Amino acid sequence: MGYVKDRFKEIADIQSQEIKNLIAQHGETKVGDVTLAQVYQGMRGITGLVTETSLLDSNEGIRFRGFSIPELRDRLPKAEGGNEPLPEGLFYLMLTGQVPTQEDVEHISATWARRSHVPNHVFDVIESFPVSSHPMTQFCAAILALQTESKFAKAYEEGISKKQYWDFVYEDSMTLIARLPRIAAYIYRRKYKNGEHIQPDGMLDWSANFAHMLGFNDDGFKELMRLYLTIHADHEGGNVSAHATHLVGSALSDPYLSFTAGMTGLAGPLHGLANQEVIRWIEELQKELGTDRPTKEQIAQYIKDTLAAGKVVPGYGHAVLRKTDPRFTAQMEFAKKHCPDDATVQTVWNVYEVAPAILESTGKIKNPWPNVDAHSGSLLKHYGLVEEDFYTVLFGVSRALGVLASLCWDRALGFPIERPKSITTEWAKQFVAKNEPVA
Ligand SMILES: CC(=O)SCCNC(=O)CCNC(=O)[C@H](O)C(C)(C)COP(=O)(O)OP(=O)(O)OC[C@H]1O[C@@H](n2cnc3c(N)ncnc32)[C@H](O)[C@@H]1OP(=O)(O)O
Ligand SMILES: O=C([O-])CC(=O)C(=O)O
Repeated sequence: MGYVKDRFKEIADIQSQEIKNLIAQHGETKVGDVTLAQVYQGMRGITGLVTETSLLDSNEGIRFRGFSIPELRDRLPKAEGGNEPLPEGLFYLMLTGQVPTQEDVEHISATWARRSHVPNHVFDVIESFPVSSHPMTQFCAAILALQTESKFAKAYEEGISKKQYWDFVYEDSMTLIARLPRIAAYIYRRKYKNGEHIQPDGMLDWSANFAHMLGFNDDGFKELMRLYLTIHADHEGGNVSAHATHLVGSALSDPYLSFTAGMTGLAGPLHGLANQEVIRWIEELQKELGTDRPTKEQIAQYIKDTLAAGKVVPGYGHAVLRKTDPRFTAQMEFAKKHCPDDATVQTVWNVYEVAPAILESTGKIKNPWPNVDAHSGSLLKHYGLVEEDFYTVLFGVSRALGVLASLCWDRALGFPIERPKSITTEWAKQFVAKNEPVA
């Protein structure tokens, strides 16, 4: 895996010097003010992190190293005969900031295939769970079990220089990414396919091999996997899974420990688990009305009922985005090409037509538009991956690419332990009393 790693280090060294200069010359420059409301309300809008791999614009959506999703679909290398980008290429782009060649991508595919062997004790840990346990619980436990393989943890214990951290974190990240599809597929086949496991095929690209191990050999599904694993990979640094991985990594917990933290966050229904919730919500709607093609009027009523019951409409809203998520649009385009008549896909599109106006009319939801999770389940279901409890595991396999590329950057740039200041409400009351003039 020499040359990608060497290229990354060269680029990171240049960036590291630039950051040192930036801090030396402009370290006192203010990037924002913090209000008490922000402190209490999820730190929304506070700039407090550096994440090199991607940047989110609230109206335009995500850009990976400056490239939008349509640009990535155009410019990243494809599999032979395929039209969707290979996630290997996105990983290369996030890591180096450079658009990879076909050869770069093949090199990464081959490296991940070579490192994909999962030690038996990880399967034993999965097997120790009741089959009924949620796939995300099994996934998190399996990643933690894999921590026995951490080269970073071992090297740290033996005593390495700070300057070497990035090297071991890089190696652990590559190995972990290589093994995740096998672990995820094992959980899937164990839970839903009577434990009839499928061995990896080292000749396939990362996504196609994952599809193969899950038991889906349709070319359309492989294409969907390439798109899915690309668009879910990263969403700048403040989202729960990226931030948790970065935070835990800042204590020099190794990539396995750090990524487990990210995945336990992704398993929350306001974050990654929302893709499961969307399909459940649609299926309940279809069941309640006794049709798989509810009308827009029926959907509108169902949305109002959901809100009246004090629940969220899954797949809608976002902490940062204020327009339709381009990841939703990319999946919509894929569906228009591959499965425009699918009943669940059409229901997703009908929800998109009626939901924003209803959500907007509440006057409190800041973003009435769909996010990535509003569409993904309907596509998976179309190809026969109907077990919605599993969807967040797919999301997690993809998210590894972004958060682990970022973790390599964190260590290459020598970022310190993260430790913001917290306050008590008593402190806030006294601060306000001292600082605000009495009217
Ligand atoms: C990959 C991802 O993580 S994308 C997000 C996936 N999550 C979902 O789709 C779940 C549904 N959506 C939500 O719960 C929210 O929109 C979130 C969690 C994504 C963002 O939360 P916030 O930034 O706090 O949203 P916002 O500032 O608009 O919230 C204001 C109010 O609107 C509510 N609201 C926001 N979105 C929705 C929604 N889809 N349905 C109903 N109510 C909503 C909030 O719960 C909050 O209500 P409250 O004042 O009674 O507590
Ligand atoms: O950005 C966020 O907060 C949530 C999100 O869409 C993601 O992590 O993909």
